[in-house]
Amino acid sequence: MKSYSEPVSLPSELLSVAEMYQADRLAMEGGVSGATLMEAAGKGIADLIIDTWPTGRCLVICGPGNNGGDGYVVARHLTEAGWQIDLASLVDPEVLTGDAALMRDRWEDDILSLREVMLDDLDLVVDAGFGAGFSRFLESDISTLLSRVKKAAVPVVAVDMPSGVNGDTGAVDPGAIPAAMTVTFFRAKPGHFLYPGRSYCGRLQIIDIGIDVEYLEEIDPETHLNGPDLWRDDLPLLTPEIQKYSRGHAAIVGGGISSTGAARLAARASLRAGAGATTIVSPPSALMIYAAAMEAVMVTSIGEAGDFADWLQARRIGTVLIGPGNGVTDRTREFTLLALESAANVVIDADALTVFRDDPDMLFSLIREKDEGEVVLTPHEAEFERIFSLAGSKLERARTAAALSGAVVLLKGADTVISTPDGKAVINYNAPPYLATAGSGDVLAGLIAGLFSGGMTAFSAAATAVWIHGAAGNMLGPGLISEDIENVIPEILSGLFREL
Ligand SMILES: NC(=O)C1=CN([C@@H]2O[C@H](COP(=O)(O)OP(=O)(O)OC[C@H]3O[C@@H](n4cnc5c(N)ncnc54)[C@H](O)[C@@H]3O)[C@@H](O)[C@H]2O)[C@H](O)CC1
Ligand SMILES: [K+]
Repeated sequence: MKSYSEPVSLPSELLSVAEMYQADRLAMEGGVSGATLMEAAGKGIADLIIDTWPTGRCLVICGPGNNGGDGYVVARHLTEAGWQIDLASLVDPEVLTGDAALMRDRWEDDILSLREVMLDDLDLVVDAGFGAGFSRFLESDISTLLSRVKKAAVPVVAVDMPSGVNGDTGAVDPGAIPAAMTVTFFRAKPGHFLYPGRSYCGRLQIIDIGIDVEYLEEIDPETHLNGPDLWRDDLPLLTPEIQKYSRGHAAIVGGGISSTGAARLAARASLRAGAGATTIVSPPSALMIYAAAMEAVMVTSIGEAGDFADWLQARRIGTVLIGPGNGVTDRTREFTLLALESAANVVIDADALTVFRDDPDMLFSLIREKDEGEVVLTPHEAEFERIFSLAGSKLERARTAAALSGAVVLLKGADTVISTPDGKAVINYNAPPYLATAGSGDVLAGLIAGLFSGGMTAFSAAATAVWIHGAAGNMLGPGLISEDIENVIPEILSGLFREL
């Protein structure tokens, strides 16, 4: 079965284009010349190609900047290894400057213009058109060449980024074509993991070109790839003295009689994830349904908002999850406001987000003013749009939303992004499409509540929950329904604890 997770050995730091240029600069200040880096980049790609494909005929497409410079190096090393190379330049080669011009001069064979390119009998294409420096749009003659390559169905190896994919945002020019393999340098970039860019990269390879890892300390990257290395040490560890209430008591606000499933899924996930106790707060009319359906999960009936506030305090509730199946109602709104005024951590999902569509600022000011406890917002794209309506990449929008609201924002999708208000962000990459099913978001919200309740920070709880959710999706595969997810959580947690 196809797994949607990537090799765990990928380094977690993701560098923005600006941070990558900084790494470049630091390496050069440290005495490694630009030409040495470019030589290592091109040689590394050629070696990967030689390891992956049998010797054959390859077209190398070179652009106007240093990405093109890398292409000249790849072409030279493949020629030395016995490949037959056609090299085409997107621009008059005379316009190249710096290291790229140097590598062009070291290329002793012909340089074709776009019009001269023949695509018959090719075994491979190397796309060294544009990388980190891509901006604006692909001009029509370049798009035409790329579409001919796509039609010829020859595998493409992209240098750094497929031409037309933005390294910071994952935005894709309509003329871009998917690569079989993308080879990037030192560390991956957000655009390799944000859709649609991610689906253009094929297999991502990161190669060492001689930039010292110690520069990462100075760069202090703001974005990481989600994975256990980021939060394994924060997992709630059980000690012999522990008892259920010291593992935290989570409250899941339940919906009315016709929509009780969401809170039930969330409550089970909360217990599985490590809340010592979990109670569903039911409207009086639905109490019998919840009571009949739940075993370890407790149920309480609360009608009035004021009683909810008293109960949160009396039962020393550490974490409240509100929203799943709750309905866009006054009750949902009032209960959310009271949860925010309490000392508890709050996970705000689904209807509890939508209920603030007309006055999101009121929600945000309560979050920012909250004395005790942290807040996680877990919108999908449509819910996000209702309360934030921001432009930009998924990463930028999640960051801005977190800064604006004062909450940890988890913007869901195949490339879920989680950001703290001060801009620390992770991109998740292990979620398979099987998770796009009814109730899956309710389970995710419950997982966050359980981990939060067990003592993790908002950011760690959110990142851990998304990763566990993805791992469960991969384990279960096709046919997954949301009810299945809780059953594989113990196995996933055991794996994580074993690594501690
Ligand atoms: N960072 C490193 O450690 C190393 C990076 N290498 C390679 O260098 C590129 C980045 O090079 P740069 O010259 O900055 O950018 P590009 O080559 O991607 O493109 C810049 C070039 O293209 C022009 N341009 C941009 N967009 C367009 C467009 N839409 N249409 C036409 N022209 C466009 C722009 O004006 C410039 O002239 C990185 O990706 C790596 O591949 C190293 O060699 C190794 C070290
Ligand atoms: K490229």
